[in-house]
Amino acid sequence: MPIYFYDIHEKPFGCFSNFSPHGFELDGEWWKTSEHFFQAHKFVDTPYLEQIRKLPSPKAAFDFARSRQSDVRSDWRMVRDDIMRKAVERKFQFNAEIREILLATGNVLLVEDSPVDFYWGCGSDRQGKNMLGKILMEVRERLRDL
Ligand SMILES: Nc1c(N[C@@H]2O[C@H](COP(=O)(O)O)[C@@H](O)[C@H]2O)[nH]c(=O)[nH]c1=O
Repeated sequence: MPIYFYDIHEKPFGCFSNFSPHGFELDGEWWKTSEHFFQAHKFVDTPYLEQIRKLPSPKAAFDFARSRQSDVRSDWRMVRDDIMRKAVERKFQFNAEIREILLATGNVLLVEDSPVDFYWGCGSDRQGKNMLGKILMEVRERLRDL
């Protein structure tokens, strides 16, 4: 049975969402959530990166980036998976309690059950790409081998 996650309040797997409140240090800065890191890195050579880093919530980071769509770096589609990988891996390296939750899922399929996102999640028909689930499974593999 796959594990479907999305809502951060749903235990125990809500912590797999990028909106979960598990911060980490990365590139010499503190990031409140992996969503902050991901959304901030849509921008280069603008103050937006730092502005997003300081926003109080992942939803605020998401909304800020959405509202500046025309300033998103032109190579975003080429780099977004690597940026997501970097944020998610660090989040689970840094937070031992959720690392244990991830490792305890063994080899079970992880799926971001977003009703609207067919790239990071599975979308409303559950046929989407599920890139976030795939990245979590990759990270799980790497952390297991440490
Ligand atoms: N929108 C959303 C989540 N989806 C997250 O939104 C991000 C996709 O952003 P973008 O590439 O800009 O469309 C990505 O991190 C995905 O996991 N998750 C949640 O818990 N709650 C939300 O409300």
